Amino acid sequence: MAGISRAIRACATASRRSLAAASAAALPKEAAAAEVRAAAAAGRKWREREDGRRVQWVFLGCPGVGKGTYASRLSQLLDVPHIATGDLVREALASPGPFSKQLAEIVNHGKLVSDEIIINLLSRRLEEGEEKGELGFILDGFPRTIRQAEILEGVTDIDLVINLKLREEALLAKCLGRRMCSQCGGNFNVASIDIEGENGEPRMYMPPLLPPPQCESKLITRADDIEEVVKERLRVYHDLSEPVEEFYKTRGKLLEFNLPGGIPESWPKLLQALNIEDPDNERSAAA
Ligand SMILES: Nc1ncnc2c1ncn2[C@@H]1O[C@H](COP(=O)(O)OP(=O)(O)O)[C@@H](O)[C@H]1O
Repeated sequence: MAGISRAIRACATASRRSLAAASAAALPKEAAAAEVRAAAAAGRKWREREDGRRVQWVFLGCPGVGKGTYASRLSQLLDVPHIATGDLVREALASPGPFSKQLAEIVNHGKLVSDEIIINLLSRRLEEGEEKGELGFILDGFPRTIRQAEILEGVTDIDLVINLKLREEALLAKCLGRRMCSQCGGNFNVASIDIEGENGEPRMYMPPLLPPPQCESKLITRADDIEEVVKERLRVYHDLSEPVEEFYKTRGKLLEFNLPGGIPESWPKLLQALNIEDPDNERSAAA
């Protein structure tokens, strides 16, 4: 993994030549999908690669779909860091100064920050990881534009891109129900989602993920999780980030996963789709 951070930075500032070269490596769509299926069917052991490097995965999906939750669980299981660019942005927002004011203006209106800013934040995070000896990663929230995807593709090998999908009706409620404990940093969700089955789709029930009593009085809501801003983020996702799904589909890296419900129902099915055995499946599904 050494050098990815520097390469990303260099690539972002350099001309777009290497980006075009990366796009030329696209596979035909059908071969691509078959390849992802074959990798999963072969029961590939994600933890063990001959070169010692660990997984380099990406999570895609609309705001509220649960990328953070599942990426974080998988990162623990696969022993790689979960790197969420949204968290990097929020850390930058929390530090005083004109830069954070400029960021807040963008983020709190549901817009994307510039590719340059996000690449700077991500390169810095990857550099720190390289110094600590990190051997892989699960990215969450990056890439979010075709340009970001081209830059990433030009500098390293992404093994797999998991595209989480959830019924549109549930997304807004999930974002509005999101809470974080200001003390321990735990993530919770107070929304109870119960969508009637219709048009051949089954009923969908997602129970709330409530905080333990010691966190109850310390819950905070993200400034960008208000209805107007969430709707704008969903719109921006459809416009700028959905094309990234297609980008990876044509390269044979996209695994689509429709979340069937809440964590207890979805987590074991996701592991199954990825051919990963959870040594402690029952306990972690209920947590
Ligand atoms: N890759 C990225 N490119 C541009 N902006 C980003 C990126 N990742 C995060 N951000 C900014 O941080 C905000 C929060 O990101 P995130 O926590 O991933 O939110 P979401 O719940 O919408 O997926 C985004 O709305 C955007 O302003």
